[in-house]
Amino acid sequence: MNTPRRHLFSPEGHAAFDALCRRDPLLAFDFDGTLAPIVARPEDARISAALSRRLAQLAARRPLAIVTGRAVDDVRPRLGFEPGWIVGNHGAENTIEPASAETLQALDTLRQRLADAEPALAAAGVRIEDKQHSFALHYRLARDRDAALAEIDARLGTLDTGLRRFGGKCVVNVVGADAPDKADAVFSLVAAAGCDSALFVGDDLNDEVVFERAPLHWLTLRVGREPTSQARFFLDSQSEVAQLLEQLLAQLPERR
Ligand SMILES: O=P(O)(O)OC[C@H]1O[C@H](O[C@H]2O[C@H](CO)[C@@H](O)[C@H](O)[C@H]2O)[C@H](O)[C@@H](O)[C@@H]1O
Repeated sequence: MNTPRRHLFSPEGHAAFDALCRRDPLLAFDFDGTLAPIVARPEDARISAALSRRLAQLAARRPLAIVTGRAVDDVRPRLGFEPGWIVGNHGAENTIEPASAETLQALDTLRQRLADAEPALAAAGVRIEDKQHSFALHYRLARDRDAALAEIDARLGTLDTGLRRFGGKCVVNVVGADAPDKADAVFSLVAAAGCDSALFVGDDLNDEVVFERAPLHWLTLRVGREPTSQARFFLDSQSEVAQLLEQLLAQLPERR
């Protein structure tokens, strides 16, 4: 059987959760698919009022960060509360490490190429999201997703060495090759917040770098049962994320 066994709400999961709560953790969350359900159009993604309220309560008591593939200015108004930190563009949009001149140049060159290719991509049902520090080429709404992906491959061709691509949920992402990723972001935030560990919750390929690099005393959770995930435990839905937040509020002491 290929189904992951490690659900957070299991005896092993409860033990790991209790151990985290005895430490001084940063609380870090991905946005799409973790706090907000996946929807057909990125601009329609929202988090529930209940989830937002719980996050606001937690953010008032603990260091809390949103670490997302979206641009910071895009995600902020969707949250309904102000977290301590927002890191955008898969880690690339942060206040610690500005993008290199080489990356900005490579992104500009690709921007021009994508503008030229836009009619062909649109005809294949691909939508270009330019997030300044990265591009997302969405094909969720394509009639034929395989054909859309083939069109993306053809149009991206061989990428400039200053860029790298990776997949996601019906999307191809392109970021600067030397840009920090989400794992770099969470490590930096743990240090900036003076924490000794982290809880990180995510649901997608761009979150796997955090799961892979997390030290054993961190708690990493993947929303959705992806058998190949390196997250320590799984949650099944946004309502289980809400349950997790309730438990954090009940168990985490106020920070001294
Ligand atoms: O790191 P995240 O916060 O999970 O952001 C990842 C990407 O999320 C968005 O795209 C995804 O969610 C959309 C809304 O549910 C969905 O329509 C799309 O198919 C998904 O790929 C966002 O648009 C991207 O910019 C983020 O990189």
